[in-house]
Order: sequence, then C-alpha cells, then structure tokens
Amino acid sequence: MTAIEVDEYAVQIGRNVLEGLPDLVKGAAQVAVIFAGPVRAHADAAIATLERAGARVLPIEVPDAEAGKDLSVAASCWDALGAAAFTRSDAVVGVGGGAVTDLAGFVAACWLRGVRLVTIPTSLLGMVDAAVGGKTGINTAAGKNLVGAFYPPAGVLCDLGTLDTLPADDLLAGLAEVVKCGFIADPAILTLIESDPAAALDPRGAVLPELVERSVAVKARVVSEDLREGGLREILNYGHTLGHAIERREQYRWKHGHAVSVGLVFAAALGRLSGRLDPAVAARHREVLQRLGLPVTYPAEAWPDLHAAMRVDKKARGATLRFVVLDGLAQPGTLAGPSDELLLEAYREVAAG
Ligand SMILES: NC(=O)c1ccc[n+]([C@@H]2O[C@H](COP(=O)([O-])OP(=O)(O)OC[C@H]3O[C@@H](n4cnc5c(N)ncnc54)[C@H](O)[C@@H]3O)[C@@H](O)[C@H]2O)c1
Ligand SMILES: O=C(O)C(=O)C[C@@H](O)[C@H](O)[C@H](O)COP(=O)(O)O
Ligand SMILES: [Zn+2]
Repeated sequence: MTAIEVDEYAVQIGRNVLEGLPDLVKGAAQVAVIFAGPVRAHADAAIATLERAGARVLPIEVPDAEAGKDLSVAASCWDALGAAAFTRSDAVVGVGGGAVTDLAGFVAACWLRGVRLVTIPTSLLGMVDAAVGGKTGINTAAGKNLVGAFYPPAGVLCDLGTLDTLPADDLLAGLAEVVKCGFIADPAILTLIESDPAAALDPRGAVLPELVERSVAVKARVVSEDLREGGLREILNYGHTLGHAIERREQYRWKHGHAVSVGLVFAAALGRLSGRLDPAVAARHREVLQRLGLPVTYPAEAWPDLHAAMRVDKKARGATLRFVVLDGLAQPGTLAGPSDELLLEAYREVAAG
C-alpha cells in the first residue's frame, strides 16, 4: 500500500485498503454511505467493514453518474441525514465514481455546515482526481459544477481492486485526467503511456498503479499549496474550459474524461497558436490521446454554443475568458482574453464535419 499525503489527510492506494476505513470514522456513532447502483458490491464491502467495527450504517443510494449531481438528490440525502438525526460527530462516506464523491462531498460540506467526509473512489478518474483535493459540487441548469464547496476529506481510500469491475470506457475516461497530469507536471506519465498504451488500460497490470500514484502525487502537490484555487490550482483545469462546455452541450451524456480529452487538444492548439507552445509538444497531445482511443474532435457547428458556455467557466473574470495553456512540457501558464478569432482558429483543430 502507498500513502500520499495531502495537507492533513492521506490518499491510500493499493488492494484491500478498506481496512483503514473504521479508523477514519472513529468516534462516529452513525456513518452514511452514499453510493450509486453500479457500485453496490463495493459499497456493501465498505458497509460490512464499518459494521464489523461496530458503526451504525445508513446506506443512501443515489442516481448514477451526472444524474446524481443534482440539487434534488443532495436534498434527498440531507432529508435522510435529518431523519436519522445525524450530528456533528457522525460521518459521510462516498463510494463510487467522481460524480458520487462530488455529491457526497457537497452533502457532507453543507450538513450542519460540515461533517466528516471519507471518499472511496471506485473509478480511475475518481482515484486520480475527483476524490482527492476537496472540490465538491453539483451541476445546475447554468452549467457544470457551478454550485459547490471546497471541503477536504478526512481520508481517501483507493482500492485498486475496484477497477476490475469498471467498464472499459470509464477507465479510458480516467486516463484523460492522467494524461492531463502528464502534460502539466509529470512527463514520465506520458512516456509510460506512449511506450505501452495497452498496458495503461489494463486494470490488473503494473503500469496503471504507477499512473495512479504519479497522478495523485501531482494533484496532492498542487492542492496542498493552493486548496482554494487562488492561482496554482488552476493548472488542474487544463483542458476543462472547452471540456465542461462540451459536457453541458451534450447534457452530460458525454463522459467527463472524453470531453476533457477534446479540451486538451484545443488547449494545446491555443498554446501553439498564441506562440507559446512548441508545435511538437502540441501535436503530442492529439497523438497520445488518440493512441489510447480517446476522442479528439467535436462537431464544427457546435462552436457558437461552446463559446457561449465557456463564459460561465470559473476561471473567467468578468467578460475575460482565461485558459490554462502550456509554455512547454510541464510548464503551465495562463492565457487571458484571447481574441474570438484565435479561439475559433484553435477550435478548427478539433472541429469535425
Ligand atoms: N472534484 C474534483 O476535483 C473532480 C475532478 C475530476 C472530475 N470530477 C467529476 O467527476 C465526475 C466524473 O467521474 P467518473 O469518470 O468517475 O464518472 P462517474 O462518477 O459518472 O462514473 C462513471 C460510471 O462508472 C460507474 N462506476 C464507478 N466505479 C465503478 C466500478 N468500480 N465498477 C463498476 N462501475 C463503476 C459509475 O457508477 C458510473 O456509471 C464528473 O462529474 C466530474 O465533473 C470532479
Ligand atoms: O481539482 C481541480 O482543481 C480540477 O480542476 C480538477 C478537474 O479535473 C475537475 O474536473 C474539477 O471538478 C473541475 O473543477 P471546476 O472548478 O472547473 O468545476
Ligand atoms: Zn476533470
């Protein structure tokens, strides 16, 4: 088992890490376990571990994926906590993909203004990104993740064994965030993937655990320095300005990682076209994502919708759009207020049809 420290908590990565759960909720008379249907077996394992340790467990099943990141679902969780008379010494555990851990984190952050939270990510994306770092939230009609709180967990348990049941397309989605970490901070990630893309996609192989550990290390370093996204943390949003706009336009039928993949190619084009990024490094984005089988194009006619949707990006300041771009490999920077012409030119590089 590997433990990576983030401020005051640890991300435990390995097989059978659930053993650490009772310690993380010590002192809680009740523990709510929030999960969605596809991970019931993994939630049951967490529940059994808690019950063996003497905790009273309140299982809360929520709608799967983005359907769960909704105010009505959060409200139903708070109703359940209220009915069980949850107090400040109790705890919330989120078991599932990034959507469930984002929701569970938001529920925990708001209940009594904050009760203990433990995240147990069961998707690759959850392990390397969503469950780590304290961003919690839900979607609203106006856009993705627009309501939420910075609320770090007391601990994160990444049981690599759960990846054995993750659908292949969801594993692939997680690799988009892994590739992102490679470009913004740890190019060894890119070399590992490029030398054997199939190995990177094998949940039982030796490459994926290393990719998980390297990506968590990147995220841990960044959020330990800048939890509330005053500056440095924005680099974790590389590829997300366009990515979130695609997700919203698709009404969340596209996977987050797939949308981020297109967003990464767009961001690389922005970097190159603004004269900041070497063409070879820009081209490497498309190459590595394509070799994995991630999407790198989106319909040409979508541009006006996407351009409008990007206005609600959290990095925007007033009418000024701001993008994370690269000045070189592992050298992220900010591009503020690019012209509409430059944005369209960059979009042409991902536009299909
Ligand atoms: N808070 C953050 O910092 C942060 C970072 C990145 C992404 N996110 C959010 O995370 C979400 C995407 O996360 P995701 O890619 O995990 O998608 P997801 O949560 O929608 O999960 C994808 C699918 O896989 C299923 N699943 C998860 N683990 C499984 C397992 N072990 N076995 C079988 N099925 C399993 C889920 O139930 C779901 O059907 C988005 O909402 C995104 O905005 C948040
Ligand atoms: O942790 C962060 O910070 C990130 O930006 C990580 C992203 O991968 C993640 O998708 C995050 O939820 C996006 O945050 P948002 O603030 O743009 O909603
Ligand atoms: Zn993301």
